[in-house]
Amino acid sequence: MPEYKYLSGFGSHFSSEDSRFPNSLPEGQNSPQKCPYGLYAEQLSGSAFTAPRTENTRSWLYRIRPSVVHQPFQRFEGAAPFLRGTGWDEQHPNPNQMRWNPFDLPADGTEVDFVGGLHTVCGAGDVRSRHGLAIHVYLANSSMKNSAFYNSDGDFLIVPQQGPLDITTEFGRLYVKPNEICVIPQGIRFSVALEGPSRGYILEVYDGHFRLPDLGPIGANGLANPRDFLTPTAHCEDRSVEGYRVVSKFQGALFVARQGHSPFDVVAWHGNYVPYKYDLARFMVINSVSFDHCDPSIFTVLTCPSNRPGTAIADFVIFPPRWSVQEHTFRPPYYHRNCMSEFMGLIFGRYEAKEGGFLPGGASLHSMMTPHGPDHRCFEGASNAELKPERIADGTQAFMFESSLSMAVTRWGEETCQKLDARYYECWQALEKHFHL
Ligand SMILES: O=C(O)Cc1cc(O)ccc1O
Ligand SMILES: [Fe+2]
Repeated sequence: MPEYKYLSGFGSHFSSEDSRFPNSLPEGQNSPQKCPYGLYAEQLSGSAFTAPRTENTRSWLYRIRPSVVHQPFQRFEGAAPFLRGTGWDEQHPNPNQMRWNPFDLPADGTEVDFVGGLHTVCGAGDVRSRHGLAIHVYLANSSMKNSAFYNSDGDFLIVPQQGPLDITTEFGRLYVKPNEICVIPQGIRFSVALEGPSRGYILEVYDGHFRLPDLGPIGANGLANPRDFLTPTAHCEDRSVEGYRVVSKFQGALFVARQGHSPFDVVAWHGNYVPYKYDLARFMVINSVSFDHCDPSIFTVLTCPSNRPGTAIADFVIFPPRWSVQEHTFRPPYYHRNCMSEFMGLIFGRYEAKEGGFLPGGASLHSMMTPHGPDHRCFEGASNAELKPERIADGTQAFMFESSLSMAVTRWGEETCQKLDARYYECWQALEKHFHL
């Protein structure tokens, strides 16, 4: 495992210099007439220049060449045939409970990298008006070679499920293992190296950036603590490469621009617009210690808010290992119908509300107002269990992308992947009438 150095904190104003180039970060100003070491200064904006201070994000990169030194962008058709970003009308709307068996990794003998392996499962909204989200899975088996990717349309929250991701970014390097997540904000270039067949989930948001949820009466500490978020440190590669490919997802389509050098030529940087990773094992769980089942918002790691108070474009929620102690309570999730859409995935283990059928590397989607809840076996078991303090979900990490938008499923998600479990509805059919006088 590579020993990369990180900076700790969330939303902080960081500074970093590649240690091989001391004093490469200009002191006291952003745009000196000549930068140290003959570097170019480049600003990367993550918000409108005039956004309020609490939301204003930007970073300054000091690099060997400015990013503009590239050949024109050309369409990169066929590079990721199952990636979608706009126009969600491929399929007829379908309100059914959906569950997918684990998505297939690329077949032996085919080489698929992180970008080629992007498959869109569902989404809503529009990349041009910068409102909406998309949920992808990546199914890949080879490293990106002399190519970098950036997303012009929004931020990626990446949840590896199988295989670590060794990610080189303009800000430095991140090694992200299953049970860790990372966020690569809009526009930041990155390249993903793999150690073998790799699978994971991606939540893409078009509206704005992820932030930590407010804590309200919890107080100043708890849930995902800011210091556990890790941002890379500057690491520069001065590499000439004939035909290096910079791939952009722009308005939902892929483009490629060739250039003669690696884009990871940043010697120093400072700012608060950065990629970061987070270890889900660090999540401090808050829950009921008396009775009843709390809403899953208590497990929110990160949220991308909408303009409506308390209503997210998307929340990233986890169901981490914890103690369950509630008295005279049906402890698993309640039956419910939600005005939000719930996409779930499983990193490892098994989810408490579903005894079978929901497997690591698979997924489920319970759309707006579609009823769902514990399956028959879970209901009968939990209704009759002795309510002693119990560890739940040890060795498990399920998660949910919950959105206030109503998502459409892509053709790949509903048909081509052939993973949709047509018998999912059966898990509730045996729920009996227990009504008695
Ligand atoms: O549907 C699900 O399994 C997710 C979920 C979990 C929970 O504890 C409460 C509500 C909810 O939607
Ligand atoms: Fe739910």
